Amino acid sequence: MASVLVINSGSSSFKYQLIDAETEERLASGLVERIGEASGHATHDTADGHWERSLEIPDHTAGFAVMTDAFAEHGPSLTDNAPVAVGHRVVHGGARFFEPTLVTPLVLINIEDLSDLAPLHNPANVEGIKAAQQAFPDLPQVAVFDTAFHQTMPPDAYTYGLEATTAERYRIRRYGFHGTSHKFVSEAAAAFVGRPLDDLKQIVLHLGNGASVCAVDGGRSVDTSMGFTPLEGLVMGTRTGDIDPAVLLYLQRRTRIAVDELDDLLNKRSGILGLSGHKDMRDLTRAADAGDEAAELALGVYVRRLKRYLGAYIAELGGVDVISFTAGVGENSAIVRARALGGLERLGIVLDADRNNGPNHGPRVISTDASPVTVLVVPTNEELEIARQTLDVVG
Ligand SMILES: Nc1ncnc2c1ncn2[C@@H]1O[C@H](COP(=O)(O)OP(=O)(O)O)[C@@H](O)[C@H]1O
Ligand SMILES: CC(=O)OP(=O)(O)O
Ligand SMILES: [Mg+2]
Repeated sequence: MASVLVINSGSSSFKYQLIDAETEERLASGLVERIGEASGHATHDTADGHWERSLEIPDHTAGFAVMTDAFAEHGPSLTDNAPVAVGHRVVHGGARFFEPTLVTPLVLINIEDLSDLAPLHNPANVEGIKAAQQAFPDLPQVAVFDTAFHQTMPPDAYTYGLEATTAERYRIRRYGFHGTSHKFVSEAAAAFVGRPLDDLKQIVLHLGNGASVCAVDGGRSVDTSMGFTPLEGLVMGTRTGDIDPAVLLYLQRRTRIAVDELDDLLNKRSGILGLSGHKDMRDLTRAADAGDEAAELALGVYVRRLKRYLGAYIAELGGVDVISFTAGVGENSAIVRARALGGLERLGIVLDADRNNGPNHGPRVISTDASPVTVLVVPTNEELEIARQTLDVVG
């Protein structure tokens, strides 16, 4: 049987899935994390069981060895289910990559060049590709870009109100991210409600560690909340989202803060973490429930920003048929969903409290039967989408 190996690399971790090329069945999945720390950790899941291992994992190459060891020890066999290609999530494709792309030495250099624009993501994606090339030298490697789905945004959605000559010279524009997820979820939502994708006005809320909203008109992304980098838009686990850029000028003038320090402040020390000390939504809602004021404020800020984008995109689309929640927070946090959509009955959005609090089992409706707008929870599957696009490239 032929399969596709999908890799989603982060700076100190990577997730993988082995997917059957024909049935799309997930044959195995795993997580290799705390790469470069004193003690690393790996998990491996198959139909037969779940395995965990703690050991030092100095770099991504070593991480790949841990993964291939897990396949050798616990299966499924990479010989019987030989991968025909490795598909990689690459976050920033800039203005160079609009489609899934076979990795050549030049493509890899171009992805590396884009690291400035996605410092949390692209360097890790490059590490993952290099490690995969070493581990599987005979297999084609395919890059699938988070930015690709948003290439359909019209110029008035991707252009900033920045002096045009400067914007052009430095190619400063909005790109948008999480496109693989927004594409997968908007297609899955249309299939689930049984209506043609072409006819639907949709809003997808991808709420994970990074979070973004996408307005999808007839299956095409027409606007999204992340911009030049994955920092714009929603308040996230550790990122500010939208902020008056004059704050950066002010801090720079007042404190002479170094650029890297500023980058760290905005990307890694802000968001709900910076407001409350909790970057995980489970911890934040627990603390807010227990009466922690900073946690309650952080939750309020997080939810209000969501609501602001929902309103904006309903206006941009001229109405909405389907709203879908996805990713770690979107799929699991009933409280975030209830607060984000609370009070929107006049916009035709009526949540059903029991459904919203019900158990997860694939795509499901959480609005009332009478609600003019259908609200869904749709589990994302970026890996499956990456596998499909990888197969398209390798034939
Ligand atoms: N049961 C849950 N309730 C609320 N939030 C959850 C739950 N499970 C996971 N999360 C949130 O999901 C986040 C991770 O989402 P995920 O989509 O896996 O992110 P990423 O792919 O960006 O790492 C966690 O930080 C956590 O806040
Ligand atoms: C683009 C982005 O923010 O990705 P993630 O949510 O995986 O951090
Ligand atoms: Mg994610």
